[in-house]
Amino acid sequence: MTADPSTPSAVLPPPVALIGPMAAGKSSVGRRLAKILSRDFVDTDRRVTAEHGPIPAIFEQQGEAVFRQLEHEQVAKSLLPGHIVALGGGAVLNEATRALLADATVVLVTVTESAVAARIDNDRRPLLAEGGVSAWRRIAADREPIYRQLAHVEADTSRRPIAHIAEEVAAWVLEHEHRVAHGEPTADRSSRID
Ligand SMILES: Nc1ncnc2c1ncn2[C@@H]1O[C@H](COP(=O)(O)OP(=O)(O)OP(=O)(O)O)[C@@H](O)[C@H]1O
Ligand SMILES: O=C(O)C1=C[C@@H](O)[C@@H](O)[C@H](O)C1
Ligand SMILES: [Mg+2]
Repeated sequence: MTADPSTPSAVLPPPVALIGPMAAGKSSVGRRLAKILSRDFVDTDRRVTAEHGPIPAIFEQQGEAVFRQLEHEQVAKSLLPGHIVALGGGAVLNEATRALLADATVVLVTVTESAVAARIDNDRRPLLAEGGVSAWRRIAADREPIYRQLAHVEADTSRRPIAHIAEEVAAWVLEHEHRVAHGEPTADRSSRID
């Protein structure tokens, strides 16, 4: 039987989405993961910025709700079979975005509070502009149940270089896709890489 070239998505794996708190390493791990797996990479924060300008200006001039809608539009355009997509930290707050993630392999990228402190010094993220690490802690804790509900696996970036973490996530993704493709049971949602 020959493959039908008009339905390429039939042979491509589901999109891989990276979610998680601000500065956890979604973009860094995602970019590396895409290289390892030879897949296309999209960073939705970058797409929003490219189309609508800097994120702090969107928050300031139009408010968070408008940003969430613009972000959702970029997630919807990016979550395609065969793609690796790093979402913004708060993208999962949007119900329509959460619904899209039901068809993706979802990697929760995490970081400890002590490791994140150095990463959010002089931060450009509008939600951390005032409160620094304590704002990060509060926002991460508020969102944690949503992240956990959506994730198939968690990868923590606090202790090891991105390259190592991305290699392990890549191996996990290939194994997961193999199981799904063969109708085998997948690992439970508390799988962890760190
Ligand atoms: N394992 C790691 N070791 C050291 N630094 C790291 C590690 N992972 C990420 N970083 C650094 O942390 C910073 C934030 O990473 P990154 O931008 O990938 O996070 P993010 O989750 O995409 O954040 P955002 O909320 O902006 O989308 C970057 O400067 C990155 O180089
Ligand atoms: O966690 C958040 O709410 C955000 C995270 C960043 O990735 C950006 O999407 C923006 O700064 C908002
Ligand atoms: Mg990012």
